[in-house]
Amino acid sequence: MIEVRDLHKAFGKVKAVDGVGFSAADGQITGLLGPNGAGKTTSLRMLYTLMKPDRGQVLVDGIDANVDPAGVRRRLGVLPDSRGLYKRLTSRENIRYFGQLHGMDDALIAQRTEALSRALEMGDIIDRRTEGFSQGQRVKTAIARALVHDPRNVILDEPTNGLDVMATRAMRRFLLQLRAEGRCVLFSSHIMQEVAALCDRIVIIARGQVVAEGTPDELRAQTGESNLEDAFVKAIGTEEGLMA
Ligand SMILES: Nc1ncnc2c1ncn2[C@@H]1O[C@H](COP(=O)(O)OP(=O)(O)OP(=O)(O)O)[C@@H](O)[C@H]1O
Repeated sequence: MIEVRDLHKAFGKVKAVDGVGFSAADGQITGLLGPNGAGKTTSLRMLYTLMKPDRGQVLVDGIDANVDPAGVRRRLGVLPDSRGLYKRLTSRENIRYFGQLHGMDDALIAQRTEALSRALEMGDIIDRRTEGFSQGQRVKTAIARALVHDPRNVILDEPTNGLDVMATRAMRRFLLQLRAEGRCVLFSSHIMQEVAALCDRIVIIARGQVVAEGTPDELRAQTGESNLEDAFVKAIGTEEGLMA
């Protein structure tokens, strides 16, 4: 369970995040949808404790990120916007290294790696050095690495960025599996079809603020639009930056 209250972050004169608040429940996929520059990445960075908010509160499973950031990090698996891998290491070694950072023992790491490799269909890449990996192969490795410690809450920043249709479909299946396991899944996207296809709840963010929030049906009702795409455009006030 992730709760964000009244988050603020400015870079000089740019108010990147200007009072964002929302919650993401367990066993649901929550989508943070907004055009380029809306403040999605900045909100997520504060959420996973990479960046300190100017103001506001982040709670993960009731733990306050200001009070116990390490406790929050333990409960989160994060696919950040930059997927930097150690390119001299194989995929498996990248995953193992993260497991070791979390203090896991070798047997548990091996067991989790096996399960994630199967779920993400990584059999052909798991023992290859990541140098030269395709975008899809890099994302799979970065996700497996992020989930090695079996976190209840999973945050993914634009997880399908740069993926082809098949890889995108595989990613969707994987996110649905995380939901079926009862996890709290929160991801950001500027592609409304992506969010519409997957999310139980959608938080629409524009100019650093939440402009609408709810299930797809609630958003249609709030905006008076029967088509979800029109509802998004109406909530945001412009089509700019929202297309793939
Ligand atoms: N480190 C930074 N320094 C200065 N400005 C920043 C920084 N990070 C973000 N910004 C600015 O804050 C605003 C929000 O950016 P952010 O990356 O959070 O948007 P986003 O919704 O994730 O967009 P995108 O879909 O393009 O990734 C933008 O105007 C951006 O230029």
